Amino acid sequence: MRKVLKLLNSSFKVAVIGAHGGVGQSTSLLLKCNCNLISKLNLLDIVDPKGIALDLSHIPNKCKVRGFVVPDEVEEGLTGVDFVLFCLENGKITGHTRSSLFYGNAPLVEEHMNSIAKYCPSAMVAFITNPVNSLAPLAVQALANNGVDGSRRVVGVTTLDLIRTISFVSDMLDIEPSEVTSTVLGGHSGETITAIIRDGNFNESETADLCEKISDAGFDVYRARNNVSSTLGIAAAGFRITQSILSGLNGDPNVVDTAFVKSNLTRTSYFSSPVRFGKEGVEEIFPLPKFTKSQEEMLEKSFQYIEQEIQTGLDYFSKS
Ligand SMILES: NC(=O)c1ccc[n+]([C@@H]2O[C@H](COP(=O)([O-])OP(=O)(O)OC[C@H]3O[C@@H](n4cnc5c(N)ncnc54)[C@H](O)[C@@H]3O)[C@@H](O)[C@H]2O)c1
Ligand SMILES: O=C(O)C[C@H](O)C(=O)O
Repeated sequence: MRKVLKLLNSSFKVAVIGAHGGVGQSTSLLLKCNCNLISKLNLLDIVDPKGIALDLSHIPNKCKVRGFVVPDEVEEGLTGVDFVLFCLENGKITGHTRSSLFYGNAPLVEEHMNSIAKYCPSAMVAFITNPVNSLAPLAVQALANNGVDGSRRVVGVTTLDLIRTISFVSDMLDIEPSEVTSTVLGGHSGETITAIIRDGNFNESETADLCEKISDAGFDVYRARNNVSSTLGIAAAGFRITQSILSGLNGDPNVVDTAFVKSNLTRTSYFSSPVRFGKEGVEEIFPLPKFTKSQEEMLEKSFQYIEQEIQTGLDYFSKS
C-alpha cells in the first residue's frame, strides 16, 4: 500500500530581523507571495517596518504580515516564532569586506539571540547577515550561554553560492538548471566558497576560472550595483532555505539543502554541505563525495580560513 505522508502543521510563524533593509524587503516579498507554509510573517527592524508590513498585507493570501519596532516590540515580534531569518546590518559599519562587518553586527546578533532564547527558544534560526561563517557560531554560543542548545537549529545561509553555481554552470553548458550536479561546499566568504564542478568537460584552468567567478560573484554584484550588495539573488536564496527548513519542520522526510552548520564532516567545527532538514532542525549531514586532487587541494586550503572565521565568532564572548 502506498504510504501517505503525514504533514504536520502547514502554518508556521516566521520572523525576519532587518526587514526594512534591501535584503529584508525583497525576501519578505517572496515569503509573503510564495510560501504556503507561513501563516504569520513578523517583520522586525529598528526602522519602523509597519509601512512595509501594510504594503505587503495588500497581497491577498492567508499569510498575515505585521511590523515590530526593535527594541520596544521585540517580545511581541518573537514570541512563539518557529523560524527566524537574520537580514540585519549595522548601518554604522564602514568598509565592505564580509569580515569588516563582524564587529558592527556581532553585538546586535547577540542581543537578538538573547531575546530568541527567551521568547522562542526552539525556533530554527538562519543567518543571511554577514559574516555568516562567524555569526552562526556566535549565535549557537549565545544560545548556549542562555542554556539553549542551538547546535542543530542555527544555520548560515550559503544557498546564494549554490544557486550562483547552478546558474553559471547551466548557462555555460546550455543545460537545464535541474540537470546541474555541481555544488558548493565550505563557507560564505571568498576563500571558503569552494565550488565542486562536476558537469561538462572543463579543463583545469577553465575549472579554476569558474570556481573563482563563483567565489567572487558577491563582489561582482556589489561593484556592478555601485556599492550595493545582492538583494535579489539573495532573496531567492533566502526564500529557498526558508522553504527547506519549514518543509523539514512540517514533517517532510526528504528535504535536502545546503547550509553552513555545526558539523563533524571535516576538521572544521562548522561546514557548509548538503544536509537533511527535519522536525529537529538539521537531522543528517551527508558524507562528502569523492573529490579530484585539485578539489581536495581547494578544500584543504579553505579549512584554515573557515576555522579562523569560526574562531572570530567564538572569541567574541571570551574577549567581551
Ligand atoms: N549570505 C548571503 O549570501 C548574503 C547576500 C547578500 C547580503 N548579505 C548580508 O545581508 C545583510 C543585509 O544586507 P542589506 O543590503 O539588506 O543591508 P541594509 O542596510 O539595506 O539593511 C539592513 C537592515 O537592518 C536593520 N537593522 C540595523 N540594526 C538592527 C537591529 N538591531 N535589529 C533589527 N534590524 C536592524 C537596518 O535598519 C536595515 O533596515 C548584510 O550583512 C549583507 O552583507 C548576505
Ligand atoms: O558581499 C556581500 O555582502 C553580499 C553577499 O555576501 C554576497 O555573496 O552577495
